[in-house]
Amino acid sequence: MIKFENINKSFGKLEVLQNISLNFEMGQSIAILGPNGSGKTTLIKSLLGMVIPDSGQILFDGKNIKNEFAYRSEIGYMPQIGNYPPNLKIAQLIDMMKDIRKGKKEGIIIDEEIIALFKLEEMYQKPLGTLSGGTKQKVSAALAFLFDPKVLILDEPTAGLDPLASELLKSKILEEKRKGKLIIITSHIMADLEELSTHVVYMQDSRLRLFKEMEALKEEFGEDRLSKIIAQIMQNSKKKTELVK
Ligand SMILES: Nc1ncnc2c1ncn2[C@@H]1O[C@H](COP(=O)(O)OP(=O)(O)OP(=O)(O)O)[C@@H](O)[C@H]1O
Repeated sequence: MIKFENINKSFGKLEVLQNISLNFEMGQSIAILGPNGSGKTTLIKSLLGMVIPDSGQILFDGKNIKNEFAYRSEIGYMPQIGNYPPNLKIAQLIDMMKDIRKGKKEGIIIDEEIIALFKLEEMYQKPLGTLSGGTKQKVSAALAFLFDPKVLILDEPTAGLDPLASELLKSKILEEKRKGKLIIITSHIMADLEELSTHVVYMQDSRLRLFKEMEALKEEFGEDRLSKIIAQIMQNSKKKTELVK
């Protein structure tokens, strides 16, 4: 469904993605993890066309995404930090998104479950610039799920949410997973990833270090907790790097 083929990306002299190849299928729920600055967000942004790789290609449903836009309507994206026009009210933003979509396609499905779960209607008349970080996250989540996309890309979805909101969002993600959607999540909260994911991608120093099914990973390490497995992988990579030095 989504294929990264030998993706390379540098910002100036900094190599952020080095020869990344990955293949994701519908029904999978992919946890992308790795230390700060390892290239996770850049990988996601390259899939969304927000970052253009220097070389390699990305296929969505078998089609190269280069210079393509239509595929993006199949993706719901929740960014790490939502940047919205500060004077726009929540209601106006949501109506605007609906209007843009309606103009493009007949019979689209609108999923407002998140809006209801987070009781966003009560805050509909608040300008986006005045919202707390967590409420902005809730708006971002509402937009990501709004058009019932078949692929969901969630960049640190629960960061900044209170425990109740975090649980509500996770149950929604699990509901979408059960429908057979492809879900891609980055997070530093291992317990969340363990709960939500079927596969693990581990990146370090701009490279893909591991792509494995969660269960296979647990079996290989003889360990049930993802946090312990990742700590071991990080330690091993560090030792290897020190040996090279
Ligand atoms: N537009 C840009 N211009 C220059 N450097 C960038 C740009 N975007 C990202 N970088 C750099 O690329 C590296 C990878 O960043 P990225 O945001 O992909 O990491 P990440 O794995 O998502 O990190 P985190 O866990 O902190 O969110 C970082 O060193 C970052 O400073």
